[in-house]
Amino acid sequence: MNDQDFSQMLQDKAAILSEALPYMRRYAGKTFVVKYGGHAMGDAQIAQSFAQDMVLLRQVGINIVVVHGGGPQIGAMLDRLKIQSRFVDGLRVTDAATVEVVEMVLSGSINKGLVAAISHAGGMAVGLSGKDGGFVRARAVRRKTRLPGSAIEEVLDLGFVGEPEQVDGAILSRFIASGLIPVIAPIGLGEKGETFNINADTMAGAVAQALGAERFLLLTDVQGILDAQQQHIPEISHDDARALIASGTISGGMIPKVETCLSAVENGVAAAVIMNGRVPHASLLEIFTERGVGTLIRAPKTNESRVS
Ligand SMILES: Nc1ncnc2c1ncn2[C@@H]1O[C@H](COP(=O)(O)OP(=O)(O)O)[C@@H](O)[C@H]1O
Ligand SMILES: CC(=O)N[C@@H](CCC(=O)OP(=O)(O)O)C(=O)O
Repeated sequence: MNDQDFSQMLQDKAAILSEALPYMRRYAGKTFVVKYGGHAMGDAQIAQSFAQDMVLLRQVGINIVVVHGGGPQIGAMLDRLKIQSRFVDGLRVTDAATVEVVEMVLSGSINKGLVAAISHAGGMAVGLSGKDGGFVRARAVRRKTRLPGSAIEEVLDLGFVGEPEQVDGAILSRFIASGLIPVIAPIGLGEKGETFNINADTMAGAVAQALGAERFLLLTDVQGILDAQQQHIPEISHDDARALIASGTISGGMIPKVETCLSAVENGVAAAVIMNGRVPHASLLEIFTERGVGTLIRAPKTNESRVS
């Protein structure tokens, strides 16, 4: 590198630093829960940029907790093993054979892969599922459905699909205090020692609530919430989000995501952001720039904005 290139590089770095510095100061010591969805994982380069972002955020003093998904990866493994699976309301109906595969993929390959990526990027991560230290106690999800043309309600058996009943944030706080980044697989422990498969958005929302997180970031494969004209919405009110669900503009997997965000910000989380995790360094762009990149959902009655 010649002197001119070196000087340009220093100027570029100084410019980035001066833009990011107010946010670093603002968020130092605060807790961010980052949900890393299976669709956001993309290729090895994106996974590496995600890990680098988590390490950098930790290094500037932000407490990072990662909760990952892995829906597409579970689907691929079930296909290889010729086990059929289906979804009800975005939840994978999970029998005994399926829950074995779910745990293997989530707690085994994805969890350890992320821990290794963070370690490779220079950070220290510890991989956990809700079973470790029994920190996520779960119960079976019950869903009711009305038979067509009838008033009779039927309870659907989703098998080992769980929802968090109790999350012990103190265990996570101990890891955070030791400088570690907890990386959590969405598996819960039942009362009788059963393994429960928990939707990763739901798990991440429960963890964000238990920690009273400053930010809850949900990394997926779209820019954020899109309106009826497929335009990106930078920030949305609770009423508008509910109206878009009612009108069907928000559909499929985006419904539980938005509902999880609304519930999190109504229960102690300062703000949630749905964003595209496939953009390199998406988390840094969201946190350290004035515009941000995703769709922001704030807690009711706060004046907080992305701008410090
Ligand atoms: N209004 C909307 N805005 C953005 N995405 C939407 C909307 N409605 C439905 N979606 C769908 O939701 C998907 C994200 O949910 P999902 O596939 O469950 O994500 P993940 O696997 O990351 O949890 C998007 O890829 C998109 O197809
Ligand atoms: C009950 C249920 O549906 N669990 C999910 C858990 C993984 C997940 O939620 O992963 P994403 O965030 O990548 O979608 C599943 O089995 O696919």
